[in-house]
Amino acid sequence: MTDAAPSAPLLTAESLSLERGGRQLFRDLSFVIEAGQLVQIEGANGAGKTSLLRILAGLSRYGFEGEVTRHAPMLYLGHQSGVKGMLTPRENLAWHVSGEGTFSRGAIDEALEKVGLFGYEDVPSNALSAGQHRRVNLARLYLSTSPLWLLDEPFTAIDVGGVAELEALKVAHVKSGGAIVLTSHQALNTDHPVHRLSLTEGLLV
Ligand SMILES: Nc1ncnc2c1ncn2[C@@H]1O[C@H](COP(=O)(O)OP(=O)(O)OP(=O)(O)O)[C@@H](O)[C@H]1O
Repeated sequence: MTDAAPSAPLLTAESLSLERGGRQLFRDLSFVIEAGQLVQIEGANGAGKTSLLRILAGLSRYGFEGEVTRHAPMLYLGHQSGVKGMLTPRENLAWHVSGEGTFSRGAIDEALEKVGLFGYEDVPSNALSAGQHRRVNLARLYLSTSPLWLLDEPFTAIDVGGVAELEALKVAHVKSGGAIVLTSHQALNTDHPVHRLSLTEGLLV
């Protein structure tokens, strides 16, 4: 997937500050995300986790102070679905991963199967449940060639079996030289060390 050596920096954040609606969400936040790290942004509802993740992904270009440098290709999955209802899961997935490379129909179907969508490949996505929409999005992770994953609440609407698979996939990704920064209100169920990213204290190792 990636040749990044453990401890190679994949993202550098320098002096990030953000104010929203007259409230300072974070101030002067600096950290480096390295290959091999699994990082969970922590904070209560409305604390600014999604806002920070979008800044790290380069999706918020204005309105904040500081600088983000990504040293490697990135995959960002927001918590809003992004799945087009008129397209089938196969079509949605093919469209979403087209920026990462050329994937055969077999590879697309295998990824859909891995997220439990076998038999749903050709169903219009507007006939799928919220959790199945989420799974179409998560199938992108199985095809990703990007070392840096930024995931906003990846477990939302996913059942217990799906969460366990996703945990295993994430650990495999970081062990093979990737890095993940995610938001989640759940504690991660993994033996792999999880670094906490506090909006007030920065990266806690
Ligand atoms: N586009 C926007 N314009 C103004 N304020 C916003 C905007 N987006 C978010 N906010 C505010 O910024 C604050 C942080 O929102 P954010 O979504 O980053 O929080 P969060 O920590 O991810 O919350 P949650 O855990 O509930 O998802 C909230 O108070 C929210 O109301």
